[in-house]
Amino acid sequence: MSALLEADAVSFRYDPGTPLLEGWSAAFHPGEVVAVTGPSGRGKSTLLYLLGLMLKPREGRVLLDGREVQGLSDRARAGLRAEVFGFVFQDAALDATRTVMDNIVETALYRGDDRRDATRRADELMHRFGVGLRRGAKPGQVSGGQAQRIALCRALLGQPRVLLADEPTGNLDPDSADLVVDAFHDHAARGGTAVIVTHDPALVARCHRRIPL
Ligand SMILES: Nc1ncnc2c1ncn2[C@@H]1O[C@H](COP(=O)(O)OP(=O)(O)OP(=O)(O)O)[C@@H](O)[C@H]1O
Repeated sequence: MSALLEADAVSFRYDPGTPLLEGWSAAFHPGEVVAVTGPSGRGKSTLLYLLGLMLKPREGRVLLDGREVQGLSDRARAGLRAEVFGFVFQDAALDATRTVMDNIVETALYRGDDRRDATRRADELMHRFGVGLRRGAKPGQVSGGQAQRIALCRALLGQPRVLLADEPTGNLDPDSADLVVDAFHDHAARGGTAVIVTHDPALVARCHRRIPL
């Protein structure tokens, strides 16, 4: 099966900074839940930014459906990010000035979805992940574990083909973490790919394979 997302001989370092990736290659296929592990500071989050088209490799290529993406304009890359990727960042990256609901539906609305429909689907996702919040709640009023699940709802709402998640179970109790991992597997079963950075052995054990950095 051809890869959905691929890194081909990718090298990267921040400027200034020591090299984080040197000639690094990996392929991610539809139907896979892949764990990326490694010591703190090795560059795991950076790898997600490269795979998610937020950073460009200094050398090498990132390919989506076999097509190189680094030559695309910033606007085209932003369009692809919204269309193809769902991100669950380590710090949830919620906009504190807007309601939780507005945070969740933002990308879907950017893509042109109907607000009422997006809100209904967001409610379903929040219910599924046990995030019961009053209407109008702001990110500053939720716990770290709730913020992580809110970020996951936002990522899933867009039905992305690729889910990129950075320590998505870091603040969660085991039952909530299990629900989140189930969601990654549902996503993969529908033909998506999930790439998950994690230090959590229970999560690694439930992935199809592990890539150590
Ligand atoms: N924007 C940046 N500019 C310069 N250096 C950066 C930047 N972001 C991260 N770094 C550095 O790059 C290295 C890798 O960071 P990264 O967050 O990718 O590692 P990580 O493996 O995800 O770590 P952790 O497991 O602690 O989250 C670190 O030394 C970090 O300080």
